[in-house]
Amino acid sequence: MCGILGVCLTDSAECASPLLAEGLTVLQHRGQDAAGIVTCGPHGKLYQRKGNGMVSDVFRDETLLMGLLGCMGISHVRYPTAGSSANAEAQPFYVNAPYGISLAHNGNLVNAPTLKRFLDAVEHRHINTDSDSELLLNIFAAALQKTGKSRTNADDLFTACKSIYTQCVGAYACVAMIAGFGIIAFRDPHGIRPLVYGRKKSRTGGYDYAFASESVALNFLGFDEFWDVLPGQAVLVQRKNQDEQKDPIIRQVYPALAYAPDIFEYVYFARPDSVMDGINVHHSRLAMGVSLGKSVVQKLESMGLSRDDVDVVIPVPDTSRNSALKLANEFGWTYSEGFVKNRYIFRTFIMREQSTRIKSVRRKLSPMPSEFANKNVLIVDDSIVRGTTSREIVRMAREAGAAKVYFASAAPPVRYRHIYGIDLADDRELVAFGKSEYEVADIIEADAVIYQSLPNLVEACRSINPNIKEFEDGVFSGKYITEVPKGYFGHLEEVREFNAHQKAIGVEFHAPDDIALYNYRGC
Ligand SMILES: O=P(O)(O)OC[C@H]1O[C@H](OP(=O)(O)OP(=O)(O)O)[C@H](O)[C@@H]1O
Ligand SMILES: NC(=O)CC[C@H](N)C(=O)O
Ligand SMILES: [Mg+2]
Repeated sequence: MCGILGVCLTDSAECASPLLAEGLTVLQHRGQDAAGIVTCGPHGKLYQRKGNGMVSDVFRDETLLMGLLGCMGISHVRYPTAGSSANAEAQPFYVNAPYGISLAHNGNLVNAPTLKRFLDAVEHRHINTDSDSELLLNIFAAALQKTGKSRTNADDLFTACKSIYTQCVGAYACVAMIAGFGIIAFRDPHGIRPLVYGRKKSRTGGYDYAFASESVALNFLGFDEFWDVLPGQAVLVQRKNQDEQKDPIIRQVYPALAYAPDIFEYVYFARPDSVMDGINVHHSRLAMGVSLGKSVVQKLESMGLSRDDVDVVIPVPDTSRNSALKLANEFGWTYSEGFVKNRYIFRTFIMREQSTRIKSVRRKLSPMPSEFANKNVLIVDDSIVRGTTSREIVRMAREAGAAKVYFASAAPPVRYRHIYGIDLADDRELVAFGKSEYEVADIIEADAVIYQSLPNLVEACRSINPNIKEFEDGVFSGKYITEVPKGYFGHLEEVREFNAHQKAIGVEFHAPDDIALYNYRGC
């Protein structure tokens, strides 16, 4: 899951890069592999810096931002889905023709092989990486190129945008910057991936605009009014002349299909202080805690036990905290932050290597024996995916002296691949793949596992905004909201094997640490 941002300031004397970098740090939880910023300065000149690493690695000091000139720009944090994690796939991507376009994408296209063939055979476009985002950008650029005009305009941009909707299948929330002209942001026809835009009064009058994957980034940057970009909608913010900005143009470029945001955003990905599609993420997690609590009580009863057989509820920090606290309060259980989190270890689920993930769980979380010794503990996590965290957690709880360890998940069993932006390409990696809850309990060595049901999860989110009738929930149901071309899963496997081979022979990750247009490396 990546994070994207776009900023267009009215005052051409102002610099967008500090906002783009600050905003990325707020979206860091969405991608820890790569970060990048492209800005547009005087005379439409672009400045770029991107590469593998956290935001604080790629933009180590302020001097690296000072070279990114201009009052307009876009930025990205990457959690790779397609392709590899090579530096060359760090975003934003850039094409010089037509008009100089940079693009940042959150999501994943499931018809990437078809698009690649089309761009090669029909449009004669050179694709330099295995990234689906580069394909999406080139589909847009090829459509714009067809206008044959030396300068673009709003209508042409919306028309070119439509060709993305007609050709690309999958999930996409994007910001694209056209040098010297403006930023266009758009979201796939189901609204699978999130995207908001906001405005704030500029110092010189008029409004500054920004786009972001999550509202928390806009709040942080002072963009206090914000709206969702709706499914199939594109929003264009144009710079006209210096110090003059037009109102944004909002256009339904493609008919909205079933509005179905990815439910995994509410379960795990998004920050709790974000609001997505009218759903306050924190509130949705509280509601998940209440319904999970009911399932726990039922499970205890089915085991011939009662509520009193649980001594303490312990969350797995960070994401499950909101649900766990609510669950404990609602059902009268003692709540304890029995695991202390090392704040210098980042999200483990989105790390690339399984061996790193396992090591990181132990480094990240340490149990306080006083909270576990001789107690029956109910550990609450937001989800059990590969089981990496849960198995280690259960072992740590027992090492700390727990008598019984029950494990509750605020999400249903993850049994299917995630194909819209989360790196879950192989269902054999999923601990619940083809397994019952009893088998999962055995594998993670818990005395019992209690899952949230899918209807209850959906209801928890809908209780916050009933207008969202459907969610993309393929990881739980195996039913995906878009068509999935035949052979796509085979393609994913080939890409994975190829990347593993490249890595084994030491080809991957050896690109220089920076691949800038102007090769800006700071001092
Ligand atoms: O079953 P697994 O494959 O281990 O994946 C599930 C775990 O991974 C995530 O935690 P993560 O450490 O990534 O992030 P968090 O600190 O936001 O909870 C998630 O919150 C679960 O704890
Ligand atoms: N997680 C994402 O949104 C990734 C975007 C894009 N598919 C990439 O691999 O870079
Ligand atoms: Mg976690």
